[in-house]
Amino acid sequence: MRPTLVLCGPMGSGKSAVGRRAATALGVAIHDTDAMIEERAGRTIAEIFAADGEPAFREIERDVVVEALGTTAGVLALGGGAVLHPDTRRALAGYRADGGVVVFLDVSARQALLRIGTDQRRPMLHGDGESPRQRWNRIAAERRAVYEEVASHVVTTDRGTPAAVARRILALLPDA
Ligand SMILES: Nc1ncnc2c1ncn2[C@@H]1O[C@H](COP(=O)(O)OP(=O)(O)OP(=O)(O)O)[C@@H](O)[C@H]1O
Ligand SMILES: O=C(O)C1=C[C@@H](O)[C@@H](O)[C@H](O)C1
Ligand SMILES: [Mg+2]
Repeated sequence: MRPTLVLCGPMGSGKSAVGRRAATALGVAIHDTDAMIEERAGRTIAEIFAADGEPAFREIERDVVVEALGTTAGVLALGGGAVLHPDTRRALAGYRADGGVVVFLDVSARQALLRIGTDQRRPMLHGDGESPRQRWNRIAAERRAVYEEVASHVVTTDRGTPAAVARRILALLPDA
């Protein structure tokens, strides 16, 4: 079993929101790896970061994402930093080699920050010495090449509702 579609991209690009609309339109399930991690850990992502730190979170995330790529159908929305783990990148390359579709949802800093603001549920946005805007910009710049490497398609989400962005993505799928 494998997902019909995998979404990656930075915080606020719309992976969860667009993923839900795409899944509804296709009549399939949506799986969001952030929600799967919280369910497995019995804690929120913010709680995991606060208690155990980012490296511990990335290990749980690697386990959940690699497993989900082999065991779920439907749409799989990844956490923003899931592509950082080399095991996850290898699993995504295997999924694509097998015909899977990975879409990088690109977004401008301006739109992303308008959407997510200073949301406390996103621990990567908060840290010493940098504003959420500075952190978002730095992280997005650091990750851009990795998103491009893992993706088969890039879709910009600045314009259009989540449903409209979902329709653009569905047009990329084989047999759509
Ligand atoms: N195309 C869009 N137009 C307007 N609002 C949007 C769009 N896409 C997403 N949003 C809104 O922006 C917010 C963030 O979107 P979402 O949670 O889907 O981002 P994400 O990529 O999953 O972020 P994270 O990596 O933090 O999980 C949500 O409130 C969502 O409804
Ligand atoms: O971009 C990131 O590193 C993150 C994005 C979210 O989806 C969550 O996975 C978590 O808040 C970390
Ligand atoms: Mg999300």
